[in-house]
Order: sequence, then C-alpha cells, then structure tokens
Amino acid sequence: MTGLPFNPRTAVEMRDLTVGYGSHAAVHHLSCCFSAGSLSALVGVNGSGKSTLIKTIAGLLRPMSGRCHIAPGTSLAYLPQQSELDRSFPARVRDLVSLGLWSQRGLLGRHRAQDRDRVAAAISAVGLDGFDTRPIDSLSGGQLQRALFARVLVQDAQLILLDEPFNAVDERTIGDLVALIHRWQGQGRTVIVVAHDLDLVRAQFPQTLLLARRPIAWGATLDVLTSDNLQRARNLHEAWDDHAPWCAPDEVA
Ligand SMILES: Nc1ncnc2c1ncn2[C@@H]1O[C@H](COP(=O)(O)OP(=O)(O)OP(=O)(O)O)[C@@H](O)[C@H]1O
Repeated sequence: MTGLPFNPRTAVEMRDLTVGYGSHAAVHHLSCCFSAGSLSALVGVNGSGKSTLIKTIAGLLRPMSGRCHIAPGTSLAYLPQQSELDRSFPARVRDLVSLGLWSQRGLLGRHRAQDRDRVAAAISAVGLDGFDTRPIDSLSGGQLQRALFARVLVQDAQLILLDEPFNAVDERTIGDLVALIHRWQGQGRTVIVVAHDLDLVRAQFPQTLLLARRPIAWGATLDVLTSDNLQRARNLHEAWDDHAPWCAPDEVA
C-alpha cells in the first residue's frame, strides 16, 4: 500500500502502521484515514494503544514500520492526558494558555496586545473568567482541563488531538468541552479524541476507530460500536502477549 498518492481531502492517513516502544509493538498493522474536517473518537480498553497512536499522529513516536502521513503544512495541537502534565510548574492560567501562541510567536517572543486579547478571549470562552492569574496547581481537574482547552483554542490548529479530555471532569464541564469540540469541527478542523465513555461517543462523535492493539473496526460510530466488535476487542486484548515477537502482516486476521 505504501507509495499510493495521498488524497488531499485526507488529514491523516495510516498505512500498515506498526508503532511501539523499544522492540515491543503497541499498535499493529493499522490502515485507516481521517478526512479533513472530520470528528472522530478513538476507543479501546486500557492499554489498547490509543495514546500510542495519538502520539504517533502528533509526531512524538516514530513508526516501526508502515506510515503515518499528515497532510503537508497541517498545523497541529496535541493535548496529552492530564496525568502526563507537571502541575507543579509555577505558571498561572494565562501563562499556560499563552503557550498556545508559541508556534506563532516563538517561546521567547513578545506578545502583542492582540495576543493578550486572544488569550483573555480564550480563557473567557472556556468559562474561566477571573482565573487569569490563578496558579495552575490550585485548579481543580475540570478547571485545568478548561484551561488546556483554552490553550488549544489559542493554537488555532487545523488538526486537534485530544487524549482523554473527559477524564475526571463533571457532566457540565464535559458538555462545555464537547461544545467546543463541535465548534472546532464546524470551523473545518479535524478533531480526534481518545474517549472511554461509549455513550458519549455514540451521542457526539460521528466516526470511531476501535483499537485492541490492532484495528477492530473503523467507520460510522454506530456501525463500529456493536456488541460483536466490542466483544472481539475485549477477547483480542485479553489474549494479547506483550512479549510476543513482532507479528508479520499476514498473521493478522
Ligand atoms: N513509554 C512506554 N514505554 C513502554 N511501553 C509503553 C509506554 N507507553 C505505553 N506503553 C505500552 O504500550 C501499550 C499501549 O499503551 P497505551 O498507553 O497506548 O494504551 P491506551 O489505550 O492509551 O491505554 P489507557 O486507556 O490506559 O490510557 C501498553 O502495553 C503500555 O504498557
């Protein structure tokens, strides 16, 4: 499959992608693509390879084999899981949100008045009015997630990757974050979100990729999240041997 031309309406395309850590593959033989302007969920049980795949799309992990192709010139915003963030870093909410400007201004670049306005508008848009100077280590989990979404807003990226943004946040915050995600998609951005709540995924995400170290199903959410596919994903995951050698493509059913 490698060598085929990249479709310009495609934002991200994986072709027989295998990726992992050291010599251990965490995601095997994945071929799928995300259209420009699509909204997709990435689901699977713990350890099924979701974060690994998101990090690969973000360019933080290199494929062991196959390809992960991003449309040339695509700007990208990646929000890791909260557990990967260092909350003890001495920063205020507006410092955290201003980091979203670095690709446009450089890390040490001076912020203009319009940048400060953009940061203030983003903080307001996520419902954190009055929190500008709050240290980030004093925020609740939901408030921190709102601040991180404000940073993504400021980044103004065409491709947005969110790893478990709804983890440990309340219903109201989830509703507000989902509204922002729909707004991004409405603006023509491509959004890929790792999520665990399958009811939320069914209600809010048109497309889904179900992973169990290898792709189980990909496409319209209601066609993917069938009880058969979910059972197949659980079975495959339970049978997975982390120490097995790298499997060749034709060993996958
Ligand atoms: N930095 C790492 N070094 C070695 N192995 C890793 C590393 N990160 C993840 N793994 C392994 O890769 C596999 C897939 O992990 P990954 O974090 O991608 O799964 P996940 O679906 O995102 O899980 P969760 O839902 O728990 O966040 C797991 O077996 C995990 O232990």
